[in-house]
Amino acid sequence: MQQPASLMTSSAAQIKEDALIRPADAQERIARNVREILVALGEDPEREGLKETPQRVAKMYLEIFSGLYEDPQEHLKKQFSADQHGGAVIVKDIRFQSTCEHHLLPVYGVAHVAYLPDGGRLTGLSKLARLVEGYARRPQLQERLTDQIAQAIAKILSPKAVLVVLEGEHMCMSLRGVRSPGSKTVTSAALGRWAENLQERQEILSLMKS
Ligand SMILES: Nc1nc2c(ncn2[C@@H]2O[C@H](COP(=O)(O)OP(=O)(O)OP(=O)(O)O)[C@@H](O)[C@H]2O)c(=O)[nH]1
Ligand SMILES: [Zn+2]
Repeated sequence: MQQPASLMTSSAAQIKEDALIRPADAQERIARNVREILVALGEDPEREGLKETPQRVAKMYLEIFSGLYEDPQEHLKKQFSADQHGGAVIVKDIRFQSTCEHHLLPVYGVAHVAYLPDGGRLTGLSKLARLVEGYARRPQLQERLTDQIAQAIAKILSPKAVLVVLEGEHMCMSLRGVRSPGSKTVTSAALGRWAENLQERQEILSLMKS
């Protein structure tokens, strides 16, 4: 495949893929600081309802940010060939939950992921959903999440083309700030042939919407 070109960012920087090593005391440090937030709010962190909250929140953060400690590309490395299948593979409506890195509030949405295999090299369909999840479970920007998914497929499967479309609802726009519930943010990244060939890209987009 030729040098990929992104729809969204023509100079998409190489995204760092290394998984972090989780600090051994991560849960304790988070819990300590959540307790401090409760105190700063004027709450009594010792009252019954709040007593276990710092530990609960710490465990929750480690769960929703578990993608920081894995390399999601690994999922795509399990591959097989498929008797000369020459058409596109599209997995649409992959539900994802992420966290906006500006406010640490949830982002809910769906991802539509498509690629055009080269020489029949395929990965399992569930691996595409695992890829989305691995990158979603981090403090994220929707644009970065979109690019990371597309670039991982391009790098590991070497397909002829990739198209990723994400639709997300950001709680930081619904619950606070501008308070615009229901608004959706749509981002896309097209690589390889679908970055150049608008007609083919349009066909894949309509299959994603069908
Ligand atoms: N481009 C982009 N922006 C995001 C994403 N998630 C949250 N934001 C935006 O990040 C921006 C942060 O803006 P700031 O002005 O620094 O923060 P703020 O005062 O809390 O902004 P408001 O949300 O407008 O109240 C907001 O406009 C959010 O809507 C994302 O995934 N991509
Ligand atoms: Zn936000």
